[in-house]
Amino acid sequence: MTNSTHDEMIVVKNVNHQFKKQAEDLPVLKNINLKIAKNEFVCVIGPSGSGKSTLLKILAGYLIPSSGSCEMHGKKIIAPDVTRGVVFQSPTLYPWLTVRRNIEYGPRIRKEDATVIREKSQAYIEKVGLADFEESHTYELSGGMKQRVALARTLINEPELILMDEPFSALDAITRMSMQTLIRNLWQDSQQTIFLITHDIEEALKLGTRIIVMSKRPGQIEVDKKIDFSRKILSDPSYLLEEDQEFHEHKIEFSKLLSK
Ligand SMILES: Nc1ncnc2c1ncn2[C@@H]1O[C@H](COP(=O)(O)OP(=O)(O)OP(=O)(O)O)[C@@H](O)[C@H]1O
Repeated sequence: MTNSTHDEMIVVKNVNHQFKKQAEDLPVLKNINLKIAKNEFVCVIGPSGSGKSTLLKILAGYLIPSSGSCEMHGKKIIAPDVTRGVVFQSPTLYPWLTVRRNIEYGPRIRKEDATVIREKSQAYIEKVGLADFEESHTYELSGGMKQRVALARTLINEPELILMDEPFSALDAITRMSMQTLIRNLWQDSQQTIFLITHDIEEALKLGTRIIVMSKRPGQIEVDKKIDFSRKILSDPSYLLEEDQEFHEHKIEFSKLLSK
């Protein structure tokens, strides 16, 4: 039986999670209830140790919650699969493979048609701005370019949900801004659904259609708010968020919550 409707891609119900720590239970997530619809861009912020990555790993299928359930299109998530792509802070690329081969890795493993793989990899290489670097090895690339490869490697699998764990936090400010623009455009162009963890309130405000704030461990959902600054930026690339009163009010509100 399924309780989810067509627009509820993800349904997390009464999820609790604890890890074992020296024979004791360490409660990490408490009573998480969450629904994510197609094309939402959910940004998650919260104190360190509030269980954000644990929640992402449960959504990815890397971890099974201690209690409660997590479903995608009404089907329990019990293992990772290609419908959910994960991008981590430090991309784990294969240094012995070229950019193109790194990106083609998933479809090649699945033995998809070679011509289709080549067409898709070329399209994603261009989308993430890596044209002319496809035959480079990943050790020759900057941090931002490596993260572009990681993103293309995820996108080529055409996941329905992209899970990103602080994907830009190791990048310098300028590279980070260009990666934010890239992900915002990809989200809009491909009607993607994204769940992104960040420590940066501004990043969450600039990208998300919704912000979730986790409380201190054991993490609970403290605030779940819809926002729309990303759409404002998309409809007017010269839009200056810094001059938007509402943006500042949200920034203060979330800063206060995180410094509690
Ligand atoms: N595999 C594990 N075994 C034991 N404890 C773990 C494990 N993974 C995470 N923890 C603990 O669970 C808590 C939550 O970790 P998690 O990484 O989910 O938090 P987070 O909110 O993502 O933190 P940060 O913002 O610092 O990345 C932390 O106290 C962490 O030490």
